[in-house]
Amino acid sequence: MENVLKDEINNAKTVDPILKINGGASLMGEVEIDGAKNAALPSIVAACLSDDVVKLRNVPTELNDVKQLIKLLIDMGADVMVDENNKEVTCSGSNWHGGQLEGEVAGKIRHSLLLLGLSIAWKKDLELPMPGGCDLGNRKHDMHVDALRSFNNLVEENEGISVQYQPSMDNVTIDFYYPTFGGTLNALFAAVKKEGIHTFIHNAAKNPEVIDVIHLLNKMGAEVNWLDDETLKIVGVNKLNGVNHSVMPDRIIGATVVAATGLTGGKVIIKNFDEKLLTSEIKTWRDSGLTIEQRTNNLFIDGTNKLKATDITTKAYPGFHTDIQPLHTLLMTTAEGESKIKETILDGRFKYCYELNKMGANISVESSDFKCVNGAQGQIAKVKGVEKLSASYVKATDIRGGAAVAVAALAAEGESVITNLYQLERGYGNFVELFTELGANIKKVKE
Ligand SMILES: CC(=O)N[C@H]1[C@@H](OP(=O)(O)OP(=O)(O)OC[C@H]2O[C@@H](n3ccc(=O)[nH]c3=O)[C@H](O)[C@@H]2O)O[C@H](CO)[C@@H](O)[C@@H]1O
Ligand SMILES: C=C(OP(=O)(O)O)C(=O)O
Repeated sequence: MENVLKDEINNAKTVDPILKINGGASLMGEVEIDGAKNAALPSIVAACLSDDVVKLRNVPTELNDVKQLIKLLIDMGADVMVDENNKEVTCSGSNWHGGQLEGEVAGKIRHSLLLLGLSIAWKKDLELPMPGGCDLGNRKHDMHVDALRSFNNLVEENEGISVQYQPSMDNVTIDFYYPTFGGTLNALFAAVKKEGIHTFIHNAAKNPEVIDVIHLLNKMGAEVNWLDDETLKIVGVNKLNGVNHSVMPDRIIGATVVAATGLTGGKVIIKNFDEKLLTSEIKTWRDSGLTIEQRTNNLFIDGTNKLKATDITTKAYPGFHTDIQPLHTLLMTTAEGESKIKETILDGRFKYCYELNKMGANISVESSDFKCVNGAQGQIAKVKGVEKLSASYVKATDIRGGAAVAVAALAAEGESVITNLYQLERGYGNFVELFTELGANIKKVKE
C-alpha cells in the first residue's frame, strides 16, 4: 500500500472507527438476518399511534437511526422502552403532546418526517426541522406536504416543516405522482385514526416494508385495505389497540449477503428468508448466472459460477430496488462483459462508484437523457467487468454505497480499510459479526 494511504489510515484511526478487512476468502456457512431498519422505524412510529402498549420484536435496536427516532418520540411525549438484549421495543403514544422537535437529532434521519402524520393523528401540532438521511441527491417531501394538507391541516415549509391540526369531516383522496415510500406512510398515519373518515391513497407504495406496517396497523385495529393493486382505502377508527408484532427481516441485508457470496465465489445459506422479498433482484442475479434456491424456509446461494454482465433499471417496488443497486453494480465489476445500471429514483446514488474504482473496478458514470423521480438529470453507470478487485483505502459514502465497498473488500485480496463507518452502520448494526460468521477476516478498529 502506498505511503500516502498509510498516513491517511493513521490519521483516520485517531478520529473515527474504521473497518479493516483482509479479503479474498470465499464466504461459507449459514446466517440469519436481523429485522429491517426500513420496516422497524415506521413500525415504531405506527406503534405510537396506540393508546395501549404495542410490543415490537426483532427490532434492530443497535442502529443509530432507531435510537435517534426513539429519542424524538420520547421528547414529544410518547412512552417508548427499549430492551436491547431481546431486541424489543414497547410503545404507547397516549401522552403525545407534539411541539418542536430537536434539530440536531431530527436532521440526522429521514424518518423524522413520519412524526408529522403521527402528530396529526393525535390532533397535535408539530414543528420539524429539515429531515436528514443518506445524501443521495434531492430527497424531496412535496408529496408528504400535499398529503397532509389533503386532511385540511395547515402545513408550512420554511427552514423545516410545521403542521397544525385542523378538524375536518370530509373524506380524503390522495393521488401520488410516484409511489413514495415515506409519503404513503405519512398519509396512512394521518388517516387511520380519523374516525369515520374514508381516505383513498392512489399510487401507494407497496414495498414489503409498507405491507409489514399495514399488517401491524390492522392488527392494532386499523381498517386499511387494498381496493386494487395501487389504491389503499382507509376507514378511520377512534382508537388503536396494544398488540405484539415481529418486524420482517431486512431484505437489503439479505441482498448484501447474496452479493457477497456471489462476489467471493462462496456458498451460503440465509436462514428463514423468503426469496419473495427479493423477487426482482433474484431474477436478475439468476440471469447473471448466480445459483439461488429456496430450500423450505432457507435461501441457498452458490456463487461459484463466473457471472455475466446484466443491465438493470431501478424502479419502485416490485422493480429493482434502488437501495440494492450499489450491490448489483458491485457484482457486475467482476462479471464478464459490460453492464448498464440506470438509476431512476435518486440522482446522487453513484458516489460509491468512485470508491470501487479505487479498488480496480472499471465504472464510468454518465449523464443521460432521462430525469429521476426527484426531477434531477438521470445517470447511467457503465461497468466493464475486470478480472479481480484489489484492496484499498475507501470511504462509506452512504449506507448502501458503504455496504458495496465493504463487500468489495471481502473479495479483494489484501487489507482494505473502510472509513466513514457511521454511514454503513446506519443500516448494518452487525456487519462485522454477520460476515465473521461466514468466515470473513474483518475487524472494527476503534482507537
Ligand atoms: C427509510 C427508508 O425506507 N428509506 C427508503 C425510502 O426513502 P424515501 O421515503 O425518502 O423514498 P421515497 O419513495 O419517498 O422517494 C423516492 C423518490 O421520490 C422523490 N420524492 C419523494 C417524496 C416526495 O414528496 N417527493 C419526491 O419527489 C424522492 O426525492 C426520491 O427521488 O425509499 C427510498 C427509495 O426507495 C430508499 O432509498 C430509502 O432507503
Ligand atoms: C437510504 C436509506 O435510508 P434513509 O432513507 O434512512 O436515508 C437506506 O436505508 O438505504
